[in-house]
Amino acid sequence: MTILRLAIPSPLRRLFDYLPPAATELTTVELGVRVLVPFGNRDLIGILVEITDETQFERSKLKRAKKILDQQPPLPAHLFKLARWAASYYQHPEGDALQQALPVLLRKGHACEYQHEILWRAVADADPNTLKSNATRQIELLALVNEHPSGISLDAIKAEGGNTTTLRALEEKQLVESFQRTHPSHHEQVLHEAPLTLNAEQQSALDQINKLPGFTANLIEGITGSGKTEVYLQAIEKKLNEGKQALILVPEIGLTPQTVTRFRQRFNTPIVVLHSNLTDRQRLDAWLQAREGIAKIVIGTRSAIFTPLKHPGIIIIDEEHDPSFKQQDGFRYSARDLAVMRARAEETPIILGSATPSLETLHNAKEGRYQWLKITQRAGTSLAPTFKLLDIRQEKLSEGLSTQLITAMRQHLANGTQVLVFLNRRGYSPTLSCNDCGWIADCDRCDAHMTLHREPPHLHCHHCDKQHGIPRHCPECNSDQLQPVGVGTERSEQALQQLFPDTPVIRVDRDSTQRKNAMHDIMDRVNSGEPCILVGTQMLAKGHHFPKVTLVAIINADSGLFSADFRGMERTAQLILQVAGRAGRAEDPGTVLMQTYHADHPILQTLVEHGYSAFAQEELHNRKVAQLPPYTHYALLRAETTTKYRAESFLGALRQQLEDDLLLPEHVHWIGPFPSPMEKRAGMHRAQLMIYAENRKALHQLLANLCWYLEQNKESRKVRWSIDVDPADTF
Ligand SMILES: Nc1ncnc2c1ncn2[C@@H]1O[C@H](COP(=O)(O)OP(=O)(O)OP(=O)(O)O)[C@@H](O)[C@H]1O
Ligand SMILES: [Zn+2]
Repeated sequence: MTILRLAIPSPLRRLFDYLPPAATELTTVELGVRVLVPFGNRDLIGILVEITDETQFERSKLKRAKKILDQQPPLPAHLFKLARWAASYYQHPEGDALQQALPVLLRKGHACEYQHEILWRAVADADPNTLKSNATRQIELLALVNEHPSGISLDAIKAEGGNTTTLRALEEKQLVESFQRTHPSHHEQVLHEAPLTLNAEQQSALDQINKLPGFTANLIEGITGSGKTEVYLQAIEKKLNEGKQALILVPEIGLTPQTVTRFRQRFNTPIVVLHSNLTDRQRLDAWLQAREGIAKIVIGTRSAIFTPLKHPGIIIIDEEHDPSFKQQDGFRYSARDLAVMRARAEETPIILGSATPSLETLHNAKEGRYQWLKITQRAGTSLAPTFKLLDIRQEKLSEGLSTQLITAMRQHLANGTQVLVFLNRRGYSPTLSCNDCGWIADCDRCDAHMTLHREPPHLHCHHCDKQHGIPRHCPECNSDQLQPVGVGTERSEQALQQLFPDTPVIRVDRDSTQRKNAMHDIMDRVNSGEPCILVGTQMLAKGHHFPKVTLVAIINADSGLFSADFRGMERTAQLILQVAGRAGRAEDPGTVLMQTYHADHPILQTLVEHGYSAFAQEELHNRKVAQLPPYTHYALLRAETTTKYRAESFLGALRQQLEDDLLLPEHVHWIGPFPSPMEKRAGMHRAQLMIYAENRKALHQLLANLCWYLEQNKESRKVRWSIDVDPADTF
């Protein structure tokens, strides 16, 4: 008897057996197809992972599947395999992982078929004179259709004021006809505009990438503004000319509209962009266009890693160091790491690009697993910016700004250029405090202060999103001496407006960019070139090209230096250099001023004097000594409960149990359990156990045991637990 083994979206780490739907010809059924099955008291869609004739369940109790939904699996075999592998590697239930690899509408059972667009055109020998002279609408619509000999869509017709009734009338008179839009499989002319002439370093990087056929992993470590994007574009061009497709992953599309624009300007081939504003239908269409080979270029964020390509040609991960490539909840996969596996399976090159590569990637390059391509000079005629540390220990600051900084800003603005002020705190000020008794506005659900916002006025916890009004009197002593403490972007914006009343101040943070196209509008304003001051958070660090910015001011360079997380230093260095990299990208040279209370801090010194590479070498050495990634493999077991200490004692008992049962493979080490750095968040008390090993296999063997234990264990149902393999942070 044949049995279908399915991965079904459920929190359980196991597969489910079903009998095939009645009268199914199983010889034609392929693994990876979607199957509709009864599950509990509802219907669910599972993915077929195995056809077998063995089951550990009583056969008479097996239910029958209702329907096989696909002729062909939505994901090609190698992506299906990759998603399954990722589920097991990241210790995530397979059914859920496989679902996440599919667009939402496919998860809901929609057909996995590309619907060709319907266009309208005039019938070849249509005679407009057959229309009555008073049929103005029909005459106008026919004229419109005539203007589009290669066809016009109904949407476009409606946008021009036409309607379906008039169109149908013309169709009946055999003046217009509809047809399916076809897409050329090959584009003779892939370029819209000529590529730039590469400089020697860019050319050598491109040559290396193109040298070998098949899979190669390439790190382009190119300083900010060195023209990495131009190398990507030319590597893609080669693949397009071979009739192949390109997949480009970027951290956040909304933040960098310029990148997409550059692709559109360069290429004459269909491009789809998978961004978060798409409707489910649009997303599925884009996904299908990629799968059918219609879209030649696919640009997307993390989840686009599972987009199938008919003719895979190249994968590019831009800003590969960006933490957003790692999903932070649920299926905690790293799109960057999966991309390397995918390229290997598809036998294509992959480019990981960054000015500040992650230490993992640098380590891989050092070990010779990746080709290490360096671009050390800025492209064109622009020069790398000069850095200066501003020691503010003895300084009296005005709203966070030192006199030296203000003077420098004045000079740059007077020269007609722009200034960027970086401050990694949104809101008006990080908290509100009572001058009389020292009370501080804390979040009662988190171990954190509430941030004071003025637009609109409220207190906001940035960790659990709790918001409430601003008290007039201190809740402790009833004093009315409540004071904002510290400076956030709103406050900085206000202070800058007062200091520079004749210069526009543009704030860029999560609050000021909520509106659709907000980032676009900001870019337009900045790129008009008028002197202005940009003040904002790390959003300003993301790959923007602001030709007129000559001064970058980092208000608090120290903020990440003393992080509890082992990646804290790496992230700080990346952030500082990425923000700094916005200075002096065109003719005018750039300056970076960093305010610090720790001007003699060795990390800051290294960064400023020797740059990121030198910093990274030192930091890699520190990681090696401390037995931290990338020299060991890490996983984090997190637990949270509503009762204090419960999560910690749960993890402690679990560790004890595993040790007693000798389920601990050799060379796997534990640290903890201990309370998470932010012990209480959103009302939950949190603890964690760090597990690490030099040998990945040993670690994974333990993790598999651990999951099994956790799923059996009754106690574990009373806590919320999760496993994070290769965690992006340890908070
Ligand atoms: N070979 C070249 N000749 C002239 N200009 C170039 C060349 N290559 C790139 N540029 C220009 O240099 C500028 C910076 O390039 P680009 O944005 O590609 O740098 P990047 O390395 O991707 O930067 P970042 O990492 O800071 O985002 C762009 O305006 C680009 O058009
Ligand atoms: Zn909170």
